[in-house]
This record gives sequence, structure tokens and C-alpha cells, in this order.
Amino acid sequence: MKLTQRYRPSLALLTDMYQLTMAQGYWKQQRAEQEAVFHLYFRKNPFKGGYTIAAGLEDAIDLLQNFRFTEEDTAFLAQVKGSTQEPMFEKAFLDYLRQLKFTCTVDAIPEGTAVFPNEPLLRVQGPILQCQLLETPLLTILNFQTLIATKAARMVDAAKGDAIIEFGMRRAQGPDGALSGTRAAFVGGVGATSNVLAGQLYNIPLKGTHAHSWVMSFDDEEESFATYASVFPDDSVFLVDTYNTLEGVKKAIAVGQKMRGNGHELKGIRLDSGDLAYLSIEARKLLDDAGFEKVSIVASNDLDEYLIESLKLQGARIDTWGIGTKLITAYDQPALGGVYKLAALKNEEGHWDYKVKLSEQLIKVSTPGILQVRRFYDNGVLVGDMLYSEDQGISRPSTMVHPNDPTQHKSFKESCTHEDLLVPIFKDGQLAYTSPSLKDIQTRTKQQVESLHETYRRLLNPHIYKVGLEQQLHQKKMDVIVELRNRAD
Ligand SMILES: Nc1ncnc2c1ncn2[C@@H]1O[C@H](COP(=O)(O)OP(=O)(O)OP(=O)(O)O)[C@@H](O)[C@H]1O
Ligand SMILES: O=P(O)(O)OC[C@H]1O[C@H](OP(=O)(O)OP(=O)(O)O)[C@H](O)[C@@H]1O
Ligand SMILES: O=C(O)c1cccnc1
Repeated sequence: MKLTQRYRPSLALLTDMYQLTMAQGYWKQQRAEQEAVFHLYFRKNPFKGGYTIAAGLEDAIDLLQNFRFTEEDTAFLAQVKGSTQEPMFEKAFLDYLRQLKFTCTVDAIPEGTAVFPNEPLLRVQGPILQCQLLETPLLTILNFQTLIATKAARMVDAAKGDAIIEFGMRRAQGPDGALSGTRAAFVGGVGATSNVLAGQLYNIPLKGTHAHSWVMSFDDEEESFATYASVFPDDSVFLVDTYNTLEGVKKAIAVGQKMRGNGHELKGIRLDSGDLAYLSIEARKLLDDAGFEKVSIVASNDLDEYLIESLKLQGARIDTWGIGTKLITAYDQPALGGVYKLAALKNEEGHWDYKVKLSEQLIKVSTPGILQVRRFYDNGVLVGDMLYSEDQGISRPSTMVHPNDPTQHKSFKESCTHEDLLVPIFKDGQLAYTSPSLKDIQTRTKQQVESLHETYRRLLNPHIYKVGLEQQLHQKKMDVIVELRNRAD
């Protein structure tokens, strides 16, 4: 189900107040329709990782498609007061908002694509007033989902083909954190969720076991398993650690034998405490010795990609990883830090003026232009991304300049293929894109991660993937920086 169906048909007020005050400023200056280009990008991969997985575009599209100010929205804005108790917004401006139609052209990198710092995930071109209002909602959607999809992809990569179930709702940052977090976790590659509403809204497979309370509500642990099995004879995964884990496993086996006698098979056991390597190895022995080789071992308890990697190295016999807190809260990085920056503005002669936000450090100076990302592949493996401006084109197709050290260049072999990553989403306000199914997006994530060299995938000190600037773009950026610095002096 779409974002606007979930909350309200118009999400135009889902923005920061300053976007609206600036909007009124542009309108008053008769600059509301001045053509602008903004880019949404982040500056650092999250979790000290080597890559990021783009997510959230489908929700962003829904928001843009339904972008309009209703009577109710402008009525609310009409009664917002400034410090002198006068209305903040003029009636004529609110009338303007009321008749505003979304007319921007939007290009974006499809969900499930591996993306890197400083490249635009999304580009908005259109009247500056509209572009400006969209900054906050686009960031709120794309920052969070991209963050969670990346966390999930890292866990999926560490699990090396084992299933992951997302268990995070109870620890999520509120109901929307749980819903869009579960969606993004699925984009990142988890196979199922315990979140029933997300299952309904996004068609994500539902899975679950039972809690300690079930076992504790009986006088006898074995009876609790047997009773659960009588209710779900073909879908029983017993939580065995309420009292003594290995004794719990033996009781699960005893119930499994009775189930087998009735023509049913125990599906699994879950470990939720203690040394998960030792206990899973011992549990596996007990299960195998009793003829339950196919019973899977689910583990949970504050897991993340590092623990998955470590437990695997320790020889843990875990088949399915149940992950809650550290996935849904993006532990230990609570925000992606994506930004949305003005990059070009059309002047009165109809030419683009390039815009940059200066900073002491070159890495933090935004890249101006109407940017596109050209990705180069060597035999299907990603080898580098070149930012170029669509109005300038590309002068030296196979060489790019290091973004923070112009003395360094990177060249691509003649045999490399390439692809431009930003694809048309809206043309002059009209939708020009069909979102793939969530399952197809998940498949894309898997293929993208697999096409990254393993040095970018390792958890500790991964290699830095190269994102450079096309020659003319680099030159133009330097010219603009020099001009701005001269003006500022
Ligand atoms: N073999 C292991 N190597 C590294 N970490 C492990 C191993 N086994 C379990 N862990 C992790 O260590 C942490 C231990 O958690 P904790 O201190 O809560 O202990 P516990 O066994 O869960 O105790 P409690 O019964 O209080 O829940 C968890 O994050 C768990 O996933
Ligand atoms: O550990 P997480 O990655 O966050 O995964 C979710 C946790 O939620 C449940 O525990 P909770 O303590 O809420 O209840 P329970 O252990 O009594 O079932 C479950 O047993 C997991 O341990
Ligand atoms: O089904 C489970 O085992 C489950 C669901 C939510 C949280 N922890 C565990």
C-alpha cells in the first residue's frame, strides 16, 4: 500500500517550515518559476562500509505524484503565526499553493542499486519553489530506507546464503520506522518479516516462532511445545532457551518424535541466549543423532553483521538468523546524512548558472551541474563511477578526475562497458517510470552486491570505490569555486 494511502492523500505539509517561508520568498520575488536543479546525495557510506544500497524511490514517487496543497492544508497554514502574532503566510501565496501542480522533471537511481558517496541518487529539475518544498520529504524517505536497506544487505552478505528474518518492529523508531524499515530490510535482502502489517502492505512473506511467555504460561516446557505443535503441526519452531537450552532441545526432539508419529515434521528450534556457537553446534548434534537433520536452527539475540560473521567463523550451525534491534534501528549509525543541494539555476538568458556550496574541505564542496552518473564495468564488475553534467557532455570518455585531489586521474580500459544510472522518473510532472516489484528490487540488490569486488564488501576497512568527475565538469567546478572565493574575499 502506498504512503499516501497509509497516511493522507496529500503530504504537502510533510516538510520543514523553512521550505514554506523560502517558498513565499521566491513567490514574492516573482522567482517561484525560476528553473533549478537540485541533487540528493550522501557524503559517506554508512556503517564505515564500502557501499550503500539505494532504497525508498517507490514511496518518493508516490509522494511526488500526489503532491498538492488541499483546502485543509492551506487553511492550516493560514493560521500559522509569526513572532508578532501576524500570519506567516499571505493569502495570495496560499492561493498560489492551492493551485500549484507538480511539474518537475525527476531522474533517479533505481532502488536496489549499489551507490557511493557524492553521487546523486535523485535529481530534481523544475521551478525552484517546488524543488525547495520537496527537499525535506525526499530526504526523510530516501535517507532512512537507504540506510536500512544497506544494513540489511550487509547482514545478508555476512549470512552467505542463510535466511534472515526481520524481527525488529518492537524496537523500531515508532510505527513508520517499523513499516518503512521492514520494506527497506526486504529491499536489502531479508527473506521474511514478523511484521504483519508490513506483510499486508508490501506483500512480504511472514514468518515467526513463539515467545518465552508461551513456554512460561505452562507448568511444563515439553507440554508447551506439544500444545503449540497441536495448533500448528506443520509450522512449529520451538524456542528452547527458557530454562536450559540443551534440555530444551531434548524436549523439542521428544515432541518432534510424537509429531512424526502423527505424520508431521518439526520445522525448527530457536536459540535466543547464551553462547550461540556452542549451543547451535551441540543442538545440531542432538537433532542429527535423533534423526532430525532437516530441523533448522534459528538464532536471535542482538545479532548484527559482525556477529553473524564471527559466529560463522566459530563454526556455528545456525541456518536462519532472526534479527531485530540492530537492523531496524540501523545500529550503530542512526542516520544516513543524505543532503539535497542546489546545483544549477537558469539565468535570464536561459543559460545554466552552476551553483556550489563552499567549504574549507574540497570533499564537502558540492558538485554543480545537471549531473548524471556513468558507471563503468569490467567484465560485469563495477570499476568506477564518473559524474558528468548533461549540459556539458563528456570530453574524454574514459578518464575521470579524483574529486578531492585533481592531480589524480583514473582511466578505464577500452574494453569497459558503461551505463548511466539516473533514469527518468517524471518528465514535466508526468510519471515516466514503473516501479519494479519489491521482489525484483531485492533481486537487483543481490546482483549489485555480487558484482562488487569483495574488497568493497568486507566489513573492516573496505576499499574505497572510485567516484570521479568528468574533465570539463571538474574544470567548471574549479572555476566556480575560484570565482566564489574571489567574491567572498
Ligand atoms: N559465540 C558467540 N560469539 C560472540 N557473540 C556471541 C556468541 N554467542 C552469543 N553472542 C552474542 O553475545 C551477546 C550476549 O548477550 P547477553 O549478554 O544478553 O547474554 P544472553 O546469553 O542473551 O543472556 P540473557 O539470558 O540475559 O539474555 C548477544 O549479542 C549474542 O548474540
Ligand atoms: O534481539 P533482537 O535482534 O532485537 O531480536 C528480536 C528479539 O525480540 C525478542 O526478544 P524480547 O526480549 O523482546 O522477548 P523474548 O526474548 O521474551 O521473546 C526475540 O526473542 C529476540 O531476541
Ligand atoms: O517470531 C519470533 O520468533 C519473533 C518475533 C518478533 C521478535 N522476536 C521474535
